[in-house]
Amino acid sequence: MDDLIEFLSGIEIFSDLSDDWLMHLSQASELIEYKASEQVISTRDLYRYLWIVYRGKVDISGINQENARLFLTSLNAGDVLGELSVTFDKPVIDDITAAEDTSVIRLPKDVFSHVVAQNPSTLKKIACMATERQIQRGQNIPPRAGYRSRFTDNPDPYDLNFSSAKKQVKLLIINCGSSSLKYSLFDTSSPQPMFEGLIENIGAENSPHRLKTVTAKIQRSEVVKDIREAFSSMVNVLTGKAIGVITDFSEIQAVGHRVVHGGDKFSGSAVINDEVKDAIRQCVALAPLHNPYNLTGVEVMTELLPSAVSVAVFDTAFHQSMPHQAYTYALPYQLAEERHVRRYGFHGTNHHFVALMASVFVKRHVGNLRIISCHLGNGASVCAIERGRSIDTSMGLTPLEGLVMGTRCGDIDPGLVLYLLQNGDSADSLEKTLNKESGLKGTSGISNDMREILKAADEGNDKAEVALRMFCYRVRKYIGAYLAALGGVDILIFTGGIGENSSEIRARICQGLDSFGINLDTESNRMAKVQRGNIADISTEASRIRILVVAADEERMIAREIIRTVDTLRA
Ligand SMILES: Nc1ncnc2c1ncn2[C@@H]1O[C@H](COP(=O)(O)OP(=O)(O)O)[C@@H](O)[C@H]1O
Ligand SMILES: CC(=O)OP(=O)(O)O
Ligand SMILES: [Mg+2]
Repeated sequence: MDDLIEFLSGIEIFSDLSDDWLMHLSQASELIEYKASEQVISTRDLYRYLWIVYRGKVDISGINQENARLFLTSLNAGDVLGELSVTFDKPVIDDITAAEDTSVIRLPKDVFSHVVAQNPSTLKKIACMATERQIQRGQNIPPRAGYRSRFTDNPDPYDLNFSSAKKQVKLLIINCGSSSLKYSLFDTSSPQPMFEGLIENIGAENSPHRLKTVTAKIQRSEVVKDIREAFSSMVNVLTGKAIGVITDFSEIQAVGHRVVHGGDKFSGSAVINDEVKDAIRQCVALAPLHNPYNLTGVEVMTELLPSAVSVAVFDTAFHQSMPHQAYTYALPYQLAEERHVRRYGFHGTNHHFVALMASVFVKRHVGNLRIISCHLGNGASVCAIERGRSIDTSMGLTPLEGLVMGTRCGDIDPGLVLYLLQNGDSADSLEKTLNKESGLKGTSGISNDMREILKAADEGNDKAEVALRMFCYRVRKYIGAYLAALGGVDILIFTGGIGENSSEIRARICQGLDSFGINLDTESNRMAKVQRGNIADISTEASRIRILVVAADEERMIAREIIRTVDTLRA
């Protein structure tokens, strides 16, 4: 506290304040940590806080008339941000991003306004500072090329190949589901995993265990009684003589967990401790199909590798940048606030990953791009990404909203839920109907597997054809909505099992979108085959919007997140 008071007293605009006022400011201050390249304030942020750089450095950038991002200046410890917006109730006009690992003090508007109202000299100092900044801003044009060259000169600008890892380390990535365990082992000397495994149908009579090393692909038939046995089986194969790649399990220094729901507590990844575990537990009701099992994975791994550091990477974190109008449901304000009812969004780790991959592919900084990402797997969602940040997404409070999915219904009239509840259905049975018996499976009466639906439709099955049309029409509607939300788009991405593998679905979705600048190249679409790490461009040369197929790779993104989150692993 004393340190903070001393720090604040050294800030020019506060230099006339008495010790009591400084104490008042320090008590209301919140210290927030940002990793390099994380956004501190976006142009969309409203005038709610004053920010002061405490440690590190931030870059300020703006958008010029040609819609390109321009680096304007950097601010260092002691510099103040957002002073005009908080004083005059105007939105922030520049984007502010951490240039390195940075701590920023955040001061609520009401506290700041009170101090200014009682201390007129502070207002005068703000006006002087703002004038100086405007002069400097004028002198800075044409802008320095820093923003651009830092991107183009770097072969791994987003760390997707683990370039920032300090030393060679082994990282285990865990995605623990209700009846499946998916795991990957990485060594940071290579972006490709050393080992990948998937155990399915845990608890059934037979649980297939698929294994993949750099040179071999094997499927074993196992009897796996419960999730603990699944973890034992994983340890055995990883360290076993047959195809094992490590001699001792303790060679693994860090573990990354996919956690589906992080509520509104996490806008980035987090080193797991008791507090983080509690937060994951609190979100169980919001993601009953995912969070309880993610938590079991965390607990079993802590027992198996007590000395390894573990990191939670949340599906929801990437979407925390959505503005109010996108994440708020039009419900009574108090209810929404007290019950944390809002749009959270999911699949964020992969939406973020494919946006970064696409940016490297087109050789343009993600900060200059507007992207629509369609993640079409068993669960499916669309995301509008403006200059690297999610501004809207189709999944909501839970992963049930939005697209038609394998077994989930997606968007429906909330009145329909009330109607069924008031006419005989229980909440439990309805949960099962909407989550497990709807979507492609429910409407076709055939399967949740898109391959089977396509085959049946091809053979003339009407219900399968209707299911297909509904699926594609819903995706197309969201693309249209996000074209409007973004005010124009540079890249449309298809990812996930369906998005990557089905040229027919991609063609059906893009049908009729030519006038919006989405021109699919029939031949490239048909021939597109992507594997992790590569990308197919399936648009015609004339297409205003590049249409890309990008293989999903949540595991690699989680490994990257571990390195960025754990200080001791980063150079
Ligand atoms: N060649 C293909 N054509 C159409 N759909 C496919 C193809 N290969 C996989 N899929 C579909 O991908 C979906 C699974 O996607 P995936 O992203 O692996 O799922 P999950 O959400 O479980 O990770 C299934 O519906 C499957 O039918
Ligand atoms: C959140 C979600 O729907 O995840 P998945 O696609 O893995 O089911
Ligand atoms: Mg998936």
